[in-house]
Amino acid sequence: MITLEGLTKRYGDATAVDGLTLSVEPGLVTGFLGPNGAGKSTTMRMILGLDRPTAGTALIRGRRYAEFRHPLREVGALLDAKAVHPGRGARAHLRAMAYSNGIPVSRVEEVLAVVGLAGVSGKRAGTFSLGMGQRLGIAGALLGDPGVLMFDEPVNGLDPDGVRWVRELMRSLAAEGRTVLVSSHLMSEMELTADRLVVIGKGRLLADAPIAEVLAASSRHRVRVRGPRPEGMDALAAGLAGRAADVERVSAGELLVSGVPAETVGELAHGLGVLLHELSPQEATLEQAYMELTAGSVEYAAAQGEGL
Ligand SMILES: Nc1ncnc2c1ncn2[C@@H]1O[C@H](COP(=O)(O)OP(=O)(O)OP(=O)(O)O)[C@@H](O)[C@H]1O
Repeated sequence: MITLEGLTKRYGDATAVDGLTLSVEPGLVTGFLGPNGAGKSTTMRMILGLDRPTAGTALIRGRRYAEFRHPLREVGALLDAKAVHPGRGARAHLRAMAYSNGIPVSRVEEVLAVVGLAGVSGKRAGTFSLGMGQRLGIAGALLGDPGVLMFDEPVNGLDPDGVRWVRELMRSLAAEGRTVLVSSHLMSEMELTADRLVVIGKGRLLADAPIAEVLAASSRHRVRVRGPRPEGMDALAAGLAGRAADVERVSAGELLVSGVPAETVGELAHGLGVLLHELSPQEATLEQAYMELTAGSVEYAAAQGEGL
């Protein structure tokens, strides 16, 4: 469990993280989303004691990172996959990490096998491809068998096989009861990987909810309703307006309804005696829901319609 309480980081006049209060629960994959510069990395760095909060606290299982004698056995993290000495081999790098944290050296071979680097463990990390570097970073996170794991853009540079492998790894770590926090800009991948989402923009919390709730809250989450009798659709549209639903009349026989679930539409139609031929929820994609949530918080947007 990770607990943030009023977590704030200022750099001079700029506020990178602005009063974040939330908890990241065990047994789930929590996706950590936000536009470039939203404060995701800064938040993760503060949880890991790499940056000092200007105000507030970031606790892991109720304690600050600096309080752990063997932190790698409590929390594993992939932050910057390039933070490995380029002249060192993968095995030597992991052995040094294990040694400094009281982790049995046999664990190094285990994690090398888990991430698929056993065959190249003697090669210098400086010769690794982007994907191999990511795998080595993930091996380092897993080394201490920690209950809390954080991954900053773990699929960056991975091929489709690697992306799927990371997804399955995250899911299985959460299924083992661990706390998994993962940042990504790949919405379609997050939709497949995460159970819950924390969305931030300009350092502030925009959403902290199960993924299904984030999708349902989108205005793109709608119900398509078709019926053979226009007067029936008129009555239904009037009834829905009274329920604070947003109704778009697509044609005489078709409505698109947002703001209420399909069940409400069906029950109302039944109550009014309106015959329906179709009642189908149209799910928003995570990308659509995310774009709406963050619309006011995008700091580095390209100018629209301007040539180079
Ligand atoms: N050491 C620093 N000194 C000054 N400003 C910083 C420093 N580190 C981060 N910032 C600023 O803090 C803000 C948050 O940056 P951060 O890297 O945490 O965002 P992010 O959400 O991880 O972005 P990205 O998705 O691009 O990785 C940015 O405006 C950034 O410029």
